[in-house]
Amino acid sequence: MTHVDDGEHPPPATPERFGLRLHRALAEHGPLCVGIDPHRELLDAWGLPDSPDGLREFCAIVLAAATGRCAAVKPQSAFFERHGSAGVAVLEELLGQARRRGLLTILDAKRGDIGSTMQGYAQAYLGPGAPLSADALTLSPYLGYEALRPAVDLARDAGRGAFVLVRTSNPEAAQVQSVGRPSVAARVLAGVGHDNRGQEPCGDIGVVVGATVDLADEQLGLAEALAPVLAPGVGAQGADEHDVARSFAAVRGRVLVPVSRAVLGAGPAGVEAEVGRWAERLATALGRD
Ligand SMILES: O=C(O)c1cc(=O)[nH]c(=O)n1[C@@H]1O[C@H](COP(=O)(O)O)[C@@H](O)[C@H]1O
Repeated sequence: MTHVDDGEHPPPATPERFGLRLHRALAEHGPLCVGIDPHRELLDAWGLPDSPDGLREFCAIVLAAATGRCAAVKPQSAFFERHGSAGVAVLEELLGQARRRGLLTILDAKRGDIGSTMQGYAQAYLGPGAPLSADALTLSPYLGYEALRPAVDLARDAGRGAFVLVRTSNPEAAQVQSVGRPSVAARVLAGVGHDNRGQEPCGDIGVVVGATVDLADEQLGLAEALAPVLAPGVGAQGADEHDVARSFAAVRGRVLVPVSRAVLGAGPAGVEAEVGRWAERLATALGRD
């Protein structure tokens, strides 16, 4: 639709790129991203009911602990979907509240499909004004990187981003992702790098590369792809801040480290201090810019 400049209604401002917003948040707060994964045992350990009300209370405490102490939060959609539409409503509230508190939101739903269905997921999670819209969405490229095109394009038009699975933190990942020369992971990374061309210092399309992965074997050109890197696996999955510093030295300033169980395990009384401790540990290990 062509915009008619009538002097009263200015044209809609072009949204600032996600990569730039993320880069600024990382410079200000360091690499910690608090993972919001309210699984049943955790709610129980927090003394909360395994219900939408329990979720809501959990999210309120975690958001208060994260605000001003980290760059982003990453809610895991599965733990909200478990509770049906009432749980999804809590996720919707959480995304809005996090945004209003100045936290970037990365919705972890690992979507990936074809054509009009991928377009539907993109509109649901990245569309401006969509109830479940986040700043970025995790995407699974196993129907082909190009199948993600509707999400990549909508994210960029809307000032949002995506994190595409490249080499995940789980032990089974190598069965698929490390196969071939160049590997599947390297081919996905090449697609991301192509989409980030010219987007110095940080592209809008990120990659997921586990902090548990021995990158010496993987031959991934992370620095050239300009991709922000979501590096899970710290804490409960065995990696620590020194692994992150060693593996991602070449992309310092673009690394976001989601920590979920290791932070949330501190319980409602300890979570705020634990967020602060992990923020400090990671910022110190990776060095401040
Ligand atoms: O996309 C992710 O965040 C993700 C990718 C990956 O390679 N490994 C991984 O554990 N995750 C997510 O990170 C969360 C687990 O974080 P921890 O509790 O810190 O281990 C879950 O929500 C996982 O889905």
